[in-house]
Amino acid sequence: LSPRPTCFAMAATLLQSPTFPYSPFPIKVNLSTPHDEWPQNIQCWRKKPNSINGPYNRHNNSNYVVGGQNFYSSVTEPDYITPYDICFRGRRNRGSVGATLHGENKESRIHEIKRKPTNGSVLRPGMVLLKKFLSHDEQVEIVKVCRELGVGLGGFYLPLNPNGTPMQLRMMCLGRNWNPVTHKYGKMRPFDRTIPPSIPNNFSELVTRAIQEAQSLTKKKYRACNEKEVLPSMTPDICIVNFYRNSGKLGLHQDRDESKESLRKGLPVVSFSVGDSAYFLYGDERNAKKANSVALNSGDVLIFGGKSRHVFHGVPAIFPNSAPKELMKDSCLSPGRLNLTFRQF
Ligand SMILES: O=C(O)CCC(=O)C(=O)O
Ligand SMILES: [Fe+2]
Repeated sequence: LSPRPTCFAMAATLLQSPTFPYSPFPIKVNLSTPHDEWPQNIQCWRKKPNSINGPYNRHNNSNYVVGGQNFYSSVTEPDYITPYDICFRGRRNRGSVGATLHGENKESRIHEIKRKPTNGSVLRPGMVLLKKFLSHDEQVEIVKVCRELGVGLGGFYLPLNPNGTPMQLRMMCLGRNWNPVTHKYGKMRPFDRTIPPSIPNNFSELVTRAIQEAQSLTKKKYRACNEKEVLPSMTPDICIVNFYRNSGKLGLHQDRDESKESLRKGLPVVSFSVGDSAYFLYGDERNAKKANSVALNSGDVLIFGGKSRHVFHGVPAIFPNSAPKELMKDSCLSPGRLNLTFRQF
């Protein structure tokens, strides 16, 4: 008799032991199981058990077919959930601002930075673009913090679209997990059961300041308006951090998975761009030909709330090598673009 089945059985036992978090074997998931209770090693699942192909087909031989539509097959892919470092060759950024977020100057660092007047414009009611709102040091700090959180538990991973194909970016959630397959928020990331890190206080302070700036521009533009009605304030409890490499992109979509109340009030999404520039589309329809476009450069902050809260938006392309050289040097950010969108659930 061949010894292989015994070895395989032993390996299977070992690999499925609690100390080995990601089983390389496919797992059956009954769709009636609530999503949060799925086994921790579920990384992705797809509808057609017979035709597993594409980038998730590492364990082709062990994929299975279970009759009927009730079961999806899953494929575990450690590569897609191993920590992803957004910094160049894994080097920590040597940020000119010095120490890490943990320490005495945690709260004060961003206040110490002298602000230049912001060059901003109201793109449409409720939608404001603040050019170069984030200073060099703030951007370095943002990269540093995102890098540290991104390589830790709940850090960057490769998310999937609802059809099972990988998105063209890496994602990390802060505050709450956003599930790109179900389009729902949850406390925990289902595939590895990690709880997203909290939003750092100094990020929230920047968001508050950006909203105030956008409201004052709104007031200047529409004199007779109540600027807080056109663009309400919000306190972020969610941040979705995306890292796009040069080939990264994001299709036209609406951000409408926050609470009904948040959406009804038009509480804004506040988006920070750091690194390479992006081509950003926005408009009233999911139609790139009819959309307006604007370049988002490193340090820009875009805010859309009020009547623009449901605007369709997307990133069709990144401009390679467009990040400020000084930022690349001081932050060691890998080529690509870091985007943070803050929301209130
Ligand atoms: O990268 C961007 O500028 C947009 C990101 C975005 O729309 C999102 O995360 O929902
Ligand atoms: Fe979005």
